[in-house]
Amino acid sequence: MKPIKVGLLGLGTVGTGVVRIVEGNQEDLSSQVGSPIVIEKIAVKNTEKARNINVDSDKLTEDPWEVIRHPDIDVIVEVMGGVDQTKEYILEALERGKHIVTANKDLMALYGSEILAKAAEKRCDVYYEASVAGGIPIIRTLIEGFSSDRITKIMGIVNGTTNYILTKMSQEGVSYEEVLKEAQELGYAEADPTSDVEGLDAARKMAILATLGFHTNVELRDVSVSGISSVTKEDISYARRLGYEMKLLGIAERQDDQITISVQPTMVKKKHPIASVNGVFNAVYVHGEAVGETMFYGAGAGEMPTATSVVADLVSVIRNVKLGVSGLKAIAPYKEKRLISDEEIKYKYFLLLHVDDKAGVLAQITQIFAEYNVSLASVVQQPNEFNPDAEIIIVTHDASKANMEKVRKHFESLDVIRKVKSVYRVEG
Ligand SMILES: NC(=O)C1=CN([C@@H]2O[C@H](COP(=O)(O)OP(=O)(O)OC[C@H]3O[C@@H](n4cnc5c(N)ncnc54)[C@H](OP(=O)(O)O)[C@@H]3O)[C@@H](O)[C@H]2O)C=CC1
Ligand SMILES: N[C@@H](CC=O)C(=O)O
Ligand code: NA
Repeated sequence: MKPIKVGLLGLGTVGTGVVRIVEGNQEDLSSQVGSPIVIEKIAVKNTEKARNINVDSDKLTEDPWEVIRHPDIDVIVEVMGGVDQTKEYILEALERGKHIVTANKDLMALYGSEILAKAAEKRCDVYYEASVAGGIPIIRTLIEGFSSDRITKIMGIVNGTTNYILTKMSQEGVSYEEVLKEAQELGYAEADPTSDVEGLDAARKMAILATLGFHTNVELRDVSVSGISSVTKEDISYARRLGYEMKLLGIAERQDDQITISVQPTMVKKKHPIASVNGVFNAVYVHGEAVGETMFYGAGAGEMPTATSVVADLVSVIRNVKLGVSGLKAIAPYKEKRLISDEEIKYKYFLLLHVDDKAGVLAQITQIFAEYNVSLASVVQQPNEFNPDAEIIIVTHDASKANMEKVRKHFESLDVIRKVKSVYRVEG
């Protein structure tokens, strides 16, 4: 049987896992696809670097073009990262009729439509399961499993690094900086972890999921984003006392034919299944009109879980080649995009205010909520342990995002409010 030759771009955390699985599971894999799978050439930044896997040094190159232009390579597996230059490699590989497997959400969120269009033109496959929620087969699930339904909500913990950080801060009271360092050492964080902690990585993943779930072209700029860098141990402790867990949630919702997509630290009711997703684990909750509630859980990052998805994509690509159906699976978004305005988006909110401890303050606060038509579910005032202010903890009923922004601005201009300490979305 003629082997299928694969070119690998990158031999870092994920690339190493890919080599381990392709070599370690070769017998099973070749039985499933009907040919041996050979990793023919591997591009790395530095061929001299010490690696924790043995690869034939002849296979390594510092020139990705050598892999892309290699005449015998049928499939390119891109686990190198990067956006603009990487896009050039991918487009050229497609131009040459090579199929693509990538774990690169940055690339797919920014240039997915261009890459998929090129793939369709060239009758090539582009698979990108590992780009969202590492080891969870959520992209397949949205494309195939939900093709018959109309999805109303996709809610995800889709960044392992931040979930790891929030879990450790919550369960062990460890500081933010300490846990971030640990997540980097474990290979979960991006090369620049700012994109993890500021929510950009999750936003890119949510743009990919929402595009697939709502059949419309969701771009990164459509996702409203805030990260976890300002979440304190104090916020987490308040959340827990009130029966919530703090999670960085990506939420894509559809109301009739309008959608909204956001990523933000969110207080999730402890009884919601997504509240108990801890550590580097990810979960994606999907609600469909017909199916109701579903949830998919697993490791969202790390060498072997991510490589599992990459190699499963490789198997799909090779099967398609054998069946002669390459390039036929991509379904271009077919719905017009209509985003819900901030006036129409309604959530529950948690607010923590530090205020002067004197008569009439609470009355002023509730008056402002009333002015902007925000109804309150609970208000608790308590002395502040550390200074003479009082703390007021408020949970609202559903309130429009635009009105809550006006409330926050008004509070910030009020003398009796020393500080608007925190404002979080509440889910469940
Ligand atoms: N880590 C994870 O858990 C997950 C990662 N991903 C995505 O997978 C991709 C890879 O991530 P990860 O494995 O963590 O990244 P790493 O930084 O661990 O590895 C990157 C690899 O690419 C090589 N490389 C980087 N730039 C170049 C270049 N210009 N030319 C040639 N080789 C280059 C590096 O070479 P060298 O070894 O010589 O430095 C390294 O082998 C990224 O897109 C990431 O977002 C997706 C899901 C999970
Ligand atoms: N940095 C990412 C890696 C997977 O996409 C994460 O932490 O989830
Ligand atoms: Na996945």
